[in-house]
Amino acid sequence: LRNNPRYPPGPSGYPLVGNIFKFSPVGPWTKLTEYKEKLKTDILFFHGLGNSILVLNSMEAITDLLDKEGGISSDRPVFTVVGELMGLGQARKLAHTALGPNAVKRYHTIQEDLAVLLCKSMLEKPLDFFGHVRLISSRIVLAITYGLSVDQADNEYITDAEATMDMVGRSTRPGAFLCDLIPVMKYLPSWMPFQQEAKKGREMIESLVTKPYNYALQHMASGEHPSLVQELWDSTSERSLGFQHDLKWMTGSLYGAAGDSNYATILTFMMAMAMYPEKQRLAQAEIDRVVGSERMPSVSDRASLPYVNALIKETMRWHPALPLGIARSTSKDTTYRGFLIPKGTVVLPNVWAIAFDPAQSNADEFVPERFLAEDTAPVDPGLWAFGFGRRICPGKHLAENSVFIIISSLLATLDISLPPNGVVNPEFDKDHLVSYPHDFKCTINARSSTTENLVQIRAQECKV
Ligand code: HEM
Repeated sequence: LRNNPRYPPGPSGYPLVGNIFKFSPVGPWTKLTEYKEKLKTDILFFHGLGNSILVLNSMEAITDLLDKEGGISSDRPVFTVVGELMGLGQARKLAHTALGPNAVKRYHTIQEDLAVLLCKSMLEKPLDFFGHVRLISSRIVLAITYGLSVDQADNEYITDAEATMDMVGRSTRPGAFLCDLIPVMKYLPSWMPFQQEAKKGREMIESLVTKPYNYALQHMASGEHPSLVQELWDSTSERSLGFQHDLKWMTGSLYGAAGDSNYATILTFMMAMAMYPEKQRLAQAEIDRVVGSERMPSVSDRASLPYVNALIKETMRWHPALPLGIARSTSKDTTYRGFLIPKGTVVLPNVWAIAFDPAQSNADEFVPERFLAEDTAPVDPGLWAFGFGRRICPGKHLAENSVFIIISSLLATLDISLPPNGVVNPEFDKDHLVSYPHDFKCTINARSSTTENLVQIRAQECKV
């Protein structure tokens, strides 16, 4: 097969350079979804100059290659800049155990407290809602991972992380790795700044993972700031340099990976609420019925709020935070449906194609009810938004609880509506790995004086 390869289908290319340049580096997910219809195939192959990319455009192809064939498709491409941050290395198992479905129960209170503080900030400074969402997304993971309590969006832990993750997001977006992949490009003069950026990027990442880790180590003795770092440190007496290195980078990866997708999901929810007030009212009515107005929602209400859950699924479907997941690469040659997939192929699960399956009517509209329809419900984003197989997101359970408690607390206490000019344009970033809403405005008010009082009183009880 190698001598006479039959590659999976893809757009037509040119002699020598193949079709790799047909892979658009900016916001490629919609184009890749169009190819699915145009070429009538759910697997697309791009190749040229010794490199190859395989795009998986259906749940079936994704499950076959990233789950069942996980033994050969669970590497990540080597990102020149990001290196170790995109993987958990030896410590992956540790991360999955530490953040498993039962283990995350002990974080409910932190998540509930931080959701209340978010509502309070929204009421006090509604115009700064982007900053508030940014702050809570970082706060949850900093508190849990490092026992670090920060209360300002301009705290250095948050601003450093933002600058670093902006760089990481650009360096790992689909297409950015073309310059990693096509070695000759690195020698072209236009790539020179990239080389300098790579060095600076590595320094930023080193500092991102080291600073909060050292904080956690320094505060362990006092016992006042329990953290994941401390728990894993205490779990063994064999603390070799290798163990310490893995622990530092594993927790750093959690810190790096956690904030952006949460940020994107909550902002997408707020945008949808401003645009679809009637859906907001239905979710609020359910919360009023089930939770009442005497208390804030808690994580344990999750199973009793079917409409709110459908609304969260629709948020994740309407605009997936990671439209192309996080790239994988194959560790050896393999065949799929009779086609050769060469070793080192970058594999991209295009979950956008699942979210926008043509079988769904009005896929551009925000309709939570589609997830309540028994026969025609789309595939649950819980099955595709967090990745697949052995590289599935270790933060999934924590993240699902965070997203639930933030969204239900906001719904319970605030009305989100259109800005004074009456317009929200649903526009999203296409230039990073995580795709979040572009700057937009909305109006935020307390639902009533009762909900306002509830937030103020409950905020005084917060221990974070
Ligand atoms: C709404 C929130 C989130 C979404 C949508 C999300 C989604 C994803 C996806 C799609 C992947 C790639 C999985 C694959 O290759 O199959 C991933 C990986 C990862 N996520 Fe998340 N994630 C979220 C929140 C979090 C949180 C809260 C944490 C940490 C506490 C986290 C930590 C990680 C790490 C460390 C990886 C890399 C795993 C590996 O390479 O083995 N994520 N996430």
